[in-house]
Amino acid sequence: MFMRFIYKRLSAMAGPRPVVLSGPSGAGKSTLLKKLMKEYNNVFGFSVSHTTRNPRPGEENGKDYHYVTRDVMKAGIDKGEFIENAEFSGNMYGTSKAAVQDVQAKNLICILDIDMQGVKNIKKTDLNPIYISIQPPSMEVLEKRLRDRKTESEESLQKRLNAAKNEIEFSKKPGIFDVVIVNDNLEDAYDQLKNAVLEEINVVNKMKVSS
Ligand SMILES: Nc1nc2c(ncn2[C@@H]2O[C@H](COP(=O)(O)OP(=O)(O)O)[C@@H](O)[C@H]2O)c(=O)[nH]1
Ligand SMILES: Nc1ncnc2c1ncn2[C@@H]1O[C@H](COP(=O)(O)OP(=O)(O)O)[C@@H](O)[C@H]1O
Repeated sequence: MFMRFIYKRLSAMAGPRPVVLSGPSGAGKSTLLKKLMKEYNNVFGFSVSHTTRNPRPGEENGKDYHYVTRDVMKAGIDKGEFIENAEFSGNMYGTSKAAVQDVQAKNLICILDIDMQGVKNIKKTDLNPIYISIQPPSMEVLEKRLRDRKTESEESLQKRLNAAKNEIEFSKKPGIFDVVIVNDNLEDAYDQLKNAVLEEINVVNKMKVSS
């Protein structure tokens, strides 16, 4: 317990702890993290992942993702440029070392939006993030939100719903997530998210005052 306290304080001196958001596709991770980044300007920084999936209308290369081919992604992985990578719904996704370093160099709270394979692999690193699971109120609500989002083909939607069952089960395992948030009412879920990261927001604000 004492060692954990010391470790946490040492990490805080080095900078704020990153935050991992995970949970089924359509649970509301992007919605919540965008809201957080908007309210706390210059406190959070998004870890921009690489993916082989196509950009959706409105998404920007370098901001939402780095959109790359499978060959480029594989070459980067072979060169050891990635902290973790996974195959999700027929596409590759991965967090590059640079994506996290870019945010941490600015002493901002690095937010990672990753699937459960990513969570398992990040647990093997020394990143020491706060693990937050975002869950839908039910499979029915999740399906409706994904359909209403109108970003997926029927095939992609079914793959995501299938993966969601595993993501939901994974969130129930003890000792994986620090906080599990059910995103039913958006404002309630957002309040819970803010509460979960409050300590790190204070770390960033204190660093700003003392620098
Ligand atoms: N392991 C891993 N998963 C990622 C990464 N980037 C995104 N994901 C996950 O990939 C899944 C699909 O993401 P995306 O295609 O943007 O769809 P959406 O979650 O429905 O908006 C989600 O569960 C994301 O959390 C990454 O770098 N690594
Ligand atoms: N609490 C909520 N109530 C109703 N709709 C929501 C809520 N949270 C998110 N949504 C909507 O559900 C869809 C999926 O949310 P999104 O943030 O894209 O999920 P994720 O990033 O986890 O895939 C979006 O169209 C979003 O506007």
